[in-house]
Amino acid sequence: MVTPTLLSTGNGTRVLPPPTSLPIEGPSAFESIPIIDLAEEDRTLLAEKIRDACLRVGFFYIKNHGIPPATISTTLTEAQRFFSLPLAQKSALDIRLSPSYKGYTALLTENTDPANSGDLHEGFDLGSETEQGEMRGNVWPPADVLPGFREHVLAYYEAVLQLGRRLFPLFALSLSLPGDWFDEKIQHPAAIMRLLHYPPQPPRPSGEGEGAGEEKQLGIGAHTDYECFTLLYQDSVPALQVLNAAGQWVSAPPIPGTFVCNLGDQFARWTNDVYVSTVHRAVNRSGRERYSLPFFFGTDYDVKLEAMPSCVSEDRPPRYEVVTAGEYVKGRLEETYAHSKS
Ligand SMILES: O=C(O)CCC(=O)C(=O)O
Ligand SMILES: [Fe+2]
Repeated sequence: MVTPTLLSTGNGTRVLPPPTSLPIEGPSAFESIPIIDLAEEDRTLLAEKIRDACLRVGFFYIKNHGIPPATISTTLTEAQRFFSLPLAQKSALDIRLSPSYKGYTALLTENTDPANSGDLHEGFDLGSETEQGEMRGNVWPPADVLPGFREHVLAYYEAVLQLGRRLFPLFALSLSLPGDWFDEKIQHPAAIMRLLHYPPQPPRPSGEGEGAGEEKQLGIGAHTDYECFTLLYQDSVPALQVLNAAGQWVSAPPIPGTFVCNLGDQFARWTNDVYVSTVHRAVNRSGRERYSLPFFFGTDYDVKLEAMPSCVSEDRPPRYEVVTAGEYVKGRLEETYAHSKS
């Protein structure tokens, strides 16, 4: 656990010392995922806890996030309704028909880990109705087929977008930057959300416990996320696993009322690898259908991914070539869908 000494600015505000002034040990052999309580009133303490989670784990649960339970449960119900539609109706919205990567992904179409043969989940992707420039272009099932779907899903999208906007200042403070450091970079945030459905996978053959050998079939293959951070809501079915530095898969089971927040590769770039974008996967061996709602929050697409000043030092020169957020995300999306387009 990193416990930096707080610096005083003289006017009563406390700021954290820059991360580069601390020994940066990188990802750790964590055995559980920390919980961050957004009701914590001391913002410096909150930022310090977030910093610790981001340095060691790259994942944390968020409680007291303020999103009404009904907004979440309605969206999970809409996900169930959508995925219960006949395949032909879902396929009419096939993501491969969309230049902006919006719409339906059938089972085994996506391949998150190139070492795999396809993921055992189906998904529905959407973005903002008003932002995102060239990546705009949602597709929807006809309103008479799923009345209320679009409205409910967009209400959830807006609620999680607001939560993401609340987190950026905390991330900035956790990196010894002014709380408004990201403000100009998230004017038109290119946030993408997904509805995901993981059918139950067959149980392991008897004699093979969890952790025995490698999983052959995955709900979603081992990967890191592309954006700054992901806010994931999972229903009550466990499946998410996070890879620690010792090479062990640590489970991140659902904790009622919480979101899981994990850092993506854009954040690793912003922070010059000071914060970790941790590999994770999902394996649904519960015997039940699982639904989850990941929301990927990035900066505006025209923003350059440049290492933050507090994360660069003589000993830690910039590690990445500078690209824009849009170039980066589009490159990663193309890779993910390449196998099913050929
Ligand atoms: O469904 C989950 O638990 C994880 C989803 C995920 O990792 C993703 O969509 O990037
Ligand atoms: Fe992910």
